[in-house]
Amino acid sequence: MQENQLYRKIITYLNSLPCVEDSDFTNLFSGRKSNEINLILDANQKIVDNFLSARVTWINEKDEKTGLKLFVLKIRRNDKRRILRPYLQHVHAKFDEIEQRREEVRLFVNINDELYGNRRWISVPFTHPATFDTMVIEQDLKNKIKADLETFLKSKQHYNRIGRIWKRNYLLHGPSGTGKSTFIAAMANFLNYDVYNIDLSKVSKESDLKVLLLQSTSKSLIVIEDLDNYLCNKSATLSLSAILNFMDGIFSCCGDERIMIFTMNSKDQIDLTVLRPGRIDHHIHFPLCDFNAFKSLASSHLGLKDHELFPQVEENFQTGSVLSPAEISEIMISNRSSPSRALKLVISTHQSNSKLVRLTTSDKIETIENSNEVNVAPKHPLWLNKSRSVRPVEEPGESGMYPQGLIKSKSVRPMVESGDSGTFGKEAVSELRKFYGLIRIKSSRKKSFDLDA
Ligand SMILES: Nc1ncnc2c1ncn2[C@@H]1O[C@H](COP(=O)(O)OP(=O)(O)OP(=O)(O)O)[C@@H](O)[C@H]1O
Ligand SMILES: [Mg+2]
Repeated sequence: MQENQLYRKIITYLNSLPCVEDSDFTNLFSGRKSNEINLILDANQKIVDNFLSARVTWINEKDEKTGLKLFVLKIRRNDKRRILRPYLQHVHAKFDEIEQRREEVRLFVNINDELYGNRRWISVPFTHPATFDTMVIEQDLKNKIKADLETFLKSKQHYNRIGRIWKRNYLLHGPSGTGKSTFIAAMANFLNYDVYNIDLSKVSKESDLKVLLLQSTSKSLIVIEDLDNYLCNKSATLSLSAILNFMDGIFSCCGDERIMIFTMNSKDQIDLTVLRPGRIDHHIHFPLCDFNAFKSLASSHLGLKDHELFPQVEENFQTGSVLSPAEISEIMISNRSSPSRALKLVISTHQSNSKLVRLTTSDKIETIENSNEVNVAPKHPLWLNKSRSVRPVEEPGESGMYPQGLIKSKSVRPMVESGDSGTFGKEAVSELRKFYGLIRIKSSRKKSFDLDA
């Protein structure tokens, strides 16, 4: 089930040798930098290496029927005893050196494949430019996370001594658009680790999940995004115990370090066994944007350290955070040619979102132009988290609560479209309309609204 790690080491080693250019066929791939070209040995090619004055030949074979790839190593009988073991040690050492220098990070995703069913990874170069420096999170928190990672990486012996698997599990939780996925990219770039992103909807059996984990390599981040969504989905195929076993990492390969990252929009509804210490070692909360985060975004996106509109923005933020960094950064990117316009849009979007939040958190509608009084939908804890996701897909059940499957809604759309002049965008009005539609459904006293008015 598992890739032979020696195979990977040998192919990496051989591809690094200058003599790869002497083989009859090699594949040419562009590297990470635009002018970089990598030579990768083709199938059925011979390559000759020299070690301690002996000639060593490798043949890269592929079995046509099974698709299995293998290497044949030829060493003269007289040299074999003398060089075989030292030579393989040399390959190991060179591989480690290459890995240390490796700049390329790869992103693996699991796919459904005819040959291997649901247990196959494919990979592409991972070129996400996020770093801890480009992320807007508190400096203290950044430093703590970096220190935590560095300590963990140096702790192999400690984990061995206390009889624990050398792994660390992080939970990133917070509303949509607050930077959880971007943080994973920043972490991969910081550690120079590959990312294995598991799409649980493509995994139908626990055994497939185990195989996927076994096939991943060490020095990688194993990621499951939106775990809350999966766990609360009644049609999910994997059981809770399958997920717990996976999180415990018992089926990991090779005894090397493992870092797993899970993301959730909210952990309110999650079984405590999922979150217990050891299963999740580090909880990191990603909040909506406050004024400090706004200033960092204004500085990185608009080059603004200060502006006459900052006090007004600050005043807005004092009423609470209602915009995600994603929303603010979208506004800033679309309006980077006019910082004043960008700030005005941040202010107007903030105000319109604040109204929506007030609607969702109040039993009575207090504002919105006219003062019609109506009952709003019953409060749901997740509803508050998703206050900007005004789009339930199903009707609430008998109890008046929303079924768990509703938890995830990714409708964080900036309310202003690019190039918009700055007043309340069309999209905001349509969001409000949808929202009102929902209130009407829930309202026991049906009253009519004229939203446009
Ligand atoms: N804290 C942040 N710092 C810098 N950029 C951010 C931050 N949060 C969000 N962004 C920007 O917003 C966009 C969306 O962020 P991201 O996809 O990481 O959010 P998320 O929390 O994973 O959302 P979801 O829960 O919907 O998956 C990205 O382009 C990212 O650059
Ligand atoms: Mg995400």
